[in-house]
Amino acid sequence: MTDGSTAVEEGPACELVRFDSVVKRFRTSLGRRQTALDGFSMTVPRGSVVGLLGPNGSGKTTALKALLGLVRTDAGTIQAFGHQLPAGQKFVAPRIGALIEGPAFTASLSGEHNLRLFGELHGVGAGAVAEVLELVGLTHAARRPFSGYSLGMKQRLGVAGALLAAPELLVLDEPMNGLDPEAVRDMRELFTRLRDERGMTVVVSSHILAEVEMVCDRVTIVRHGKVICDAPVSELLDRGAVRTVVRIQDVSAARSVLESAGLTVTVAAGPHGSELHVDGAPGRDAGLVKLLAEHRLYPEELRVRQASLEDVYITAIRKADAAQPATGSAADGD
Ligand SMILES: Nc1ncnc2c1ncn2[C@@H]1O[C@H](COP(=O)(O)OP(=O)(O)OP(=O)(O)O)[C@@H](O)[C@H]1O
Repeated sequence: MTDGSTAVEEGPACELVRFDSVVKRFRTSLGRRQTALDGFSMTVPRGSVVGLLGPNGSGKTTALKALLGLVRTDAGTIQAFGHQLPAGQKFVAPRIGALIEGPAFTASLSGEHNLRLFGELHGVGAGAVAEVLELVGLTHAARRPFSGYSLGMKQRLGVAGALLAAPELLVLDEPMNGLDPEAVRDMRELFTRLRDERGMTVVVSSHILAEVEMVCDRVTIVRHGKVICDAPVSELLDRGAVRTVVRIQDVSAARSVLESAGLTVTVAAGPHGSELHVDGAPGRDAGLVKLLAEHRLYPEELRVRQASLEDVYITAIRKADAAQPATGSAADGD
């Protein structure tokens, strides 16, 4: 490649983005150092929808901003489209559409007018505006002022803005935040269409795990700036295998018995009140019953169900917490 950026060898054909051991430290207003990314490594395969998951403050937005050249990293490498960043940012930027921390539009102008202004910055005209409005399902509201849009419509207009320059990679920070279930479903269907009909790659940070499970091909789970899981969703769900659901009178006593035995237990609402979800493989059930019976606890029902992405996520976070207890949000002090 002769584009002038450094280290421009193409990565594997299927890999669009690679973060390798990236470190980012902020200095807070109180003068403390805050490690937002702490050896963050992640890959984004071309033509996939990738979910970036993690608790609040775990570093998701910082990672996305680093990819977009909005924050300067302290160590590690980021490659996108075969270019090393930040040197190759100018080659990469036109290929990425992004929506980070909400859309910035003028309230009094219509959705269409806002996009036209936005389009002028990117050198695209009315045709492209009409096309993206159609893509996000806002053609009917194109002439209405932005101030009258629902939250879902505002988010979709933001995504339309990110799509204006026909990017190959779409980067969205919590685009489903605050949306009602129908708007969330519309957003999910949009991602699927963009991937399937346009071959686009989408990276989306989200806390809505059920949606991520439905739409994402791959997830990266980050905790305290470190990636604790980076794998295809299908693999994670297979690996998560099954959970045993225990219905029992004394939920809290049963929970402490099972947790004392080293099992990962979650309390969840079931059709007959609270129940316990226990990580584990089938065949363990007899062991569970025996363990509980030793403490005079007798389940009313025991059933096995497939683990969800939420189960996998909670287990991964708990394992990471057990291995390395939280130290606040990786604040280093001085
Ligand atoms: N500009 C900044 N100055 C100081 N600290 C920052 C700055 N930006 C982020 N941080 C800190 O870095 C850590 C990671 O923040 P980040 O916004 O990347 O997390 P997140 O995973 O996106 O969180 P959320 O899910 O709440 O959006 C947090 O502790 C945050 O307070």
